[in-house]
Amino acid sequence: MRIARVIVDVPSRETDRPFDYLVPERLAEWVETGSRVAVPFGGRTLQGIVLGSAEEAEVDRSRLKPIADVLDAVPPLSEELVEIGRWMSRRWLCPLTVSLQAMLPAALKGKTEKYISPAPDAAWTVLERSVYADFLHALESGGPLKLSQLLQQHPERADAVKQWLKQGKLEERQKVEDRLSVKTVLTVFAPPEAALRDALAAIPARAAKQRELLAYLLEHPEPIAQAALAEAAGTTTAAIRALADKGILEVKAVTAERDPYADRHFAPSAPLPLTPAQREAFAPIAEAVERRAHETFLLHGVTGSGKTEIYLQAIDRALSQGREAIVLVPEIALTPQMVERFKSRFGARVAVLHSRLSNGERYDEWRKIREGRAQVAVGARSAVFAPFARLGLLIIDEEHETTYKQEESPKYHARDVAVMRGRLNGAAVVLGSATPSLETYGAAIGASPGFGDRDEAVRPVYIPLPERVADRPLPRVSIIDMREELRLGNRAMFSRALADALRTRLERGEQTVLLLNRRGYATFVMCRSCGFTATCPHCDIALTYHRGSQNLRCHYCGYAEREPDKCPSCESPHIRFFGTGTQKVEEALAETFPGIRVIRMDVDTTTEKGSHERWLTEFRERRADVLLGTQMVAKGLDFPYVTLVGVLAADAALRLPDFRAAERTFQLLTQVAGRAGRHELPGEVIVQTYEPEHESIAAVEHHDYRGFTGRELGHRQALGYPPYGRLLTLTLSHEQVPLLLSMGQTFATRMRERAAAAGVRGDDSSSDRAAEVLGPVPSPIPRLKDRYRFQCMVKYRGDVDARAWAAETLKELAETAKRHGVQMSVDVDPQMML
Ligand SMILES: Nc1ncnc2c1ncn2[C@@H]1O[C@H](COP(=O)(O)OP(=O)(O)OP(=O)(O)O)[C@@H](O)[C@H]1O
Ligand SMILES: [Zn+2]
Repeated sequence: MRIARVIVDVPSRETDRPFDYLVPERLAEWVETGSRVAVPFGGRTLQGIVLGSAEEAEVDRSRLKPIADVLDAVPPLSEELVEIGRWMSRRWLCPLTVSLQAMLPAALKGKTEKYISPAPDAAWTVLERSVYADFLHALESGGPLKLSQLLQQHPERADAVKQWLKQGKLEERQKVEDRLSVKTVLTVFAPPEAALRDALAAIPARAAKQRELLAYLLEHPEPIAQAALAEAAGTTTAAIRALADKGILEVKAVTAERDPYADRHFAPSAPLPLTPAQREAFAPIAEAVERRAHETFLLHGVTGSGKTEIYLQAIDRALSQGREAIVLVPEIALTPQMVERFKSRFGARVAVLHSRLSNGERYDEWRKIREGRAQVAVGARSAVFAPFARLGLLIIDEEHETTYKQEESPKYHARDVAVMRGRLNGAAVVLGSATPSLETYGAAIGASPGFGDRDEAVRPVYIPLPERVADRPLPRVSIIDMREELRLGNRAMFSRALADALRTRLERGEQTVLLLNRRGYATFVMCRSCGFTATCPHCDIALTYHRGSQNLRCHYCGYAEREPDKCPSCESPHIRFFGTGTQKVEEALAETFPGIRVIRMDVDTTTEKGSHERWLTEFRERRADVLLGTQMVAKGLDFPYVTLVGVLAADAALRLPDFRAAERTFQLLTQVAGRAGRHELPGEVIVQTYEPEHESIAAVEHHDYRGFTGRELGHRQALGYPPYGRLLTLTLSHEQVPLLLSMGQTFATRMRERAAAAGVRGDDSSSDRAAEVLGPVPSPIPRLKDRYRFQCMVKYRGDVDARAWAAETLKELAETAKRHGVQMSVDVDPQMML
């Protein structure tokens, strides 16, 4: 019997190694690398992934247990993805099962279910029988009962069930079950044409509906959903039923593929003739795709320069070679236009993957890819794991976006994963942006070290695209100093310039996008008498005021309390809501411009599935004058009548304690400015700020990416921040502070010892062999859900392998952490410092 190496789904550092299992003969042909299996583990049955097989076991063969079951007909992970998983675990220091599970669609994250059934020879007392009666029948007639369901229906039976299990009167069996729900659709099957004609002749004229139906089926004989048929033939389901009862038609429940875009029509689009600039940018990418060579490109094209058309044509190249492509977009729900452009060009060959789909829909889209029925995957971050077998091209649009870094374990960056998949597949990788991240840009122009891992640093080929298509100018940008407005007596939310510009747009029937930069500018509550601010009692962060429900809510844990009418601290009635929420802006717009039609897009108006898309369609159809929103209106929109972009509170995020605050501000402003004047009508941008002289804001006026970036790279280099130095943070959390401090100190001490042992300097951050260990200090969010949080940060340079030290140190601390219930979470190359 063969032996399989299995990684069991227990996400802890202690069990983070493969375990050997016997492969029973009956399963032999199904167990491959990447198979999902159910295995016995520590008295339970758990899901695992097969990493490979071996002839000889690492322990005594007689002690091995057999694999209980194989869970899929086709292994959900290819050998390549298993390889990617191993690499991710080394790269971001996480257990292997965590990396592997991240690649599976949620529907395949099997859960262990317990079933109970009566032991065949159990002797029941009369009393037990009476207690047992209500599920005895179910057990004896219907086989095993799901324990979780039973306890949900009869919680009062929990103790009895436990006892009978102990006594052996009930038997327990475990099974790994997927969270799949299969959808079926009633489908009508017509008989062959001759039989259909005979039937039609036999139906009396007064049964007009039935006759129409058969006539329709003569024209359209393919199987069709009952509801769709009734609608298409202009009849009723009753008529269909009647014909089915006569045995003329067959109506069967058929497993349906859930297509989230089934009810959408995408007008086909043909490739546009590329402009000379586009052609020049396209050539090296197409050439790499044709050579089947792995190469990474940075396509740095200003907003509206036609990057998307280049992506489309590059994909076309890959497809014509029988290869496949992945396109990542920051957040698909926010960029329905992107999906539309890919669907229009490639139709049913496109699978779409994102978090707004139901588990079932996502699973079906994923299967289209795994089974070779789709060749293009468009999706958010995790679509980088699309299980293609012949990958030829990977594209990351808006490559600078923070959403490409996952904030939970595995804390991977999709950009690095894309490059690694490109390497393993001989595929081209295109990183596109109007505002590339400093990591990518610095590496591409040779100003900073390559991004990615230390020993596999990436230097993309730099492809600039500095002009918009068809000689359209970039919009004119004006920076408005709001302090000046105040001095001139304007206390309104809108500067005179913005108000005038808005009015002109209303007169001309043109449209405006208004961005309220709300990050770090939450609507918090403050007492103007004593300075009290309302914070969450569990998380130490400010509560946010929600006008709809009139309560204060914590965005981290969901805690809510009623809106106060006086200060809880000093009882003053002068407690008020600070900050400008989108709702307030909406009210101000209505006051200033009576009759104005505003669409507001923020977390409150977009919780419903498909809501983004509806709002954007409404706006595109010019049923509104203004699209007002938070960050979500800044990306990817391409509307011909938008000629004005206004930014309120441009500087709101500048003071956040994050060294990337300036970079993020510049990117956001440049992106939103790029929504204006993308078609025939020229665009204008008005940026309101209290800090007009700040580099990140001033540079937007002249679309000066290069100037801003040059200066910012200088600051980063001086301080040893990425892309020059690297960071690694460890966050520890527990209910008690002293324990956290002592564990944090141990971590810091061990790390310093390891640095010293490696001959690395800990003081001089300008040296190429330097590593600095900072902390432990309270985290930026010092308490979350009643747990205190402390962090250590390691800043290191060049060829210093601080990650390996961290891995060793974490292993040493694992036992203590487990004993005391301290959570340790490590982030390699963190993107968010908050
Ligand atoms: N070769 C071309 N000929 C004519 N029009 C084009 C061509 N390429 C692109 N366009 C049009 O120019 C506009 C901008 O192009 P596109 O949206 O691809 O730019 P982008 O660089 O992806 O923009 P952004 O980064 O700002 O989202 C679109 O309306 C697009 O249809
Ligand atoms: Zn909270």
